[in-house]
Amino acid sequence: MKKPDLKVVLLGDMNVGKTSLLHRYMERRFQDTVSTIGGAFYLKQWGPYNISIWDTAGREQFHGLGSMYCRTASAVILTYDVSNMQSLLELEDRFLGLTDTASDDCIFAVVGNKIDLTDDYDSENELEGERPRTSSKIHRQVNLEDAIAFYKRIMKYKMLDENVAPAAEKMCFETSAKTGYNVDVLFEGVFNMVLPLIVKKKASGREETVNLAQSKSENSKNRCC
Ligand SMILES: Nc1nc2c(ncn2[C@@H]2O[C@H](COP(=O)(O)OP(=O)(O)OP(=O)(O)O)[C@@H](O)[C@H]2O)c(=O)[nH]1
Ligand SMILES: [Mg+2]
Repeated sequence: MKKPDLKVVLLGDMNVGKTSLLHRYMERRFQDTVSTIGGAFYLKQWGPYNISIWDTAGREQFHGLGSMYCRTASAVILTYDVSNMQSLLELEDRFLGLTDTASDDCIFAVVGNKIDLTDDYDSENELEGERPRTSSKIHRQVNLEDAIAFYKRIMKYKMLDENVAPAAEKMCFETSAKTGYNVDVLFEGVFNMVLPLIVKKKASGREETVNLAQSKSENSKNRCC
């Protein structure tokens, strides 16, 4: 198996739908899940590149593993449930700190899942995505504005210049793993944003191999004379 060129990590509280989002995107279906233990990854071929997408466990008992999964990550998808304000608050309280081990140029997406459950889903989005077949609707607890405000606090926490970092409006998504709404838009939007990072890494990687070759010949030059 070819070594992944980049790593994308899904973080978020238990039950927000991280595994379901990955199933929907990678296997094109919404299926029963069990609570994730530790972490698991999928490999996604994206153009000539390989991207590993890591699904992590939201349960408290696996919390410590999060920073390990985030190590060298180029993108972190911070996921909450739009019907559960606490799941957004957890992202800031419990998960954001785990991303300290990610790459310096890591990008962040904030994703509100389970939009199909909310009573405003149909009206706003009926022309896009598949319409849900849920009968009982609940009132959303988290608005997109709350996610945008949280994204801006991430930029502050990372000491990134808001004018340089990707705009909050571009990096906050509302999805439904159940209907598939916005799931491809999310993952492919993130892949396209990390692509330049792959090119940059490879270019710098190429310099290293050239340097190594040069230094070797220099060494042998040094050794022989
Ligand atoms: N209605 C609805 N239910 C969803 C959606 N996404 C996930 N679920 C349900 O929410 C529950 C939890 O989904 P998971 O994907 O296992 O959640 P998770 O974030 O991976 O949870 P952990 O692995 O414990 O961290 C399951 O019953 C899913 O079927 C969605 O978009 N809409
Ligand atoms: Mg899971």
